[in-house]
Amino acid sequence: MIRTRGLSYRYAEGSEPLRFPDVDLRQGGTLLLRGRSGTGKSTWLALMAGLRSPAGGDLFVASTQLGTQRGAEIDAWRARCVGFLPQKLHLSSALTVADNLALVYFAAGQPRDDAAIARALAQVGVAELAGRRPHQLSGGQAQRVALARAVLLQPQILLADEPTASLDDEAAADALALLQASAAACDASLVIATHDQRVVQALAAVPGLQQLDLNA
Ligand SMILES: Nc1ncnc2c1ncn2[C@@H]1O[C@H](COP(=O)(O)OP(=O)(O)OP(=O)(O)O)[C@@H](O)[C@H]1O
Repeated sequence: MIRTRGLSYRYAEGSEPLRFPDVDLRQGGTLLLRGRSGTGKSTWLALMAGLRSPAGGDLFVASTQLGTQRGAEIDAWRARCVGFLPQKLHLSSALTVADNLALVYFAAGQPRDDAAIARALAQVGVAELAGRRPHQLSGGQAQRVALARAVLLQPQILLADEPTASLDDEAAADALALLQASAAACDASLVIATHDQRVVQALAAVPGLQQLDLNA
């Protein structure tokens, strides 16, 4: 779940804050986050992931009120509760695909589970790529690996930042379907930030779809 009230964020002391409309997203629900470039989509996602702290307002994510926790505490919470598919995938080039996923256990303070890593890769159709390094993957394969990493610990929230940018129509439809299936498999709430009309149209069919439009 996500619940925000009067949420704002300020990049620099004394600057005009970004202000965000209130949101109530139930567990398992889908939220479409819309807005032109620069309206604050990535900032809003970073707030939900506890990567940035609000300047004002109340923010509850996965039943936790965010904003007061310290570094290590928020890092462990994020590793357990939030799956994040960022625009830049941040796969470590020095590590194999499987080892990139294993970093999730390190961040969460949990023992590595190789069977779960293999299952997560299989779920997104890239089981055979476990031993490769990121530079040996196509863009679409790398995104699948990042999605497997995001859902490895069965997060309560799955956040995706422009997941179809630079994909052709067929790959975009596949990526969207995979995101939805991955969220459904762990009953996670799914948030997709996009200005891709293909995604907006495809998600229009989702029952109970919620929208947060930052253009307003
Ligand atoms: N590190 C930063 N320091 C100062 N201002 C920033 C910083 N990052 C973003 N901003 C500003 O905050 C606003 C929101 O940026 P944000 O990246 O969240 O928008 P966005 O909707 O995700 O854009 P895009 O679709 O282009 O990725 C913009 O005006 C941007 O210039």
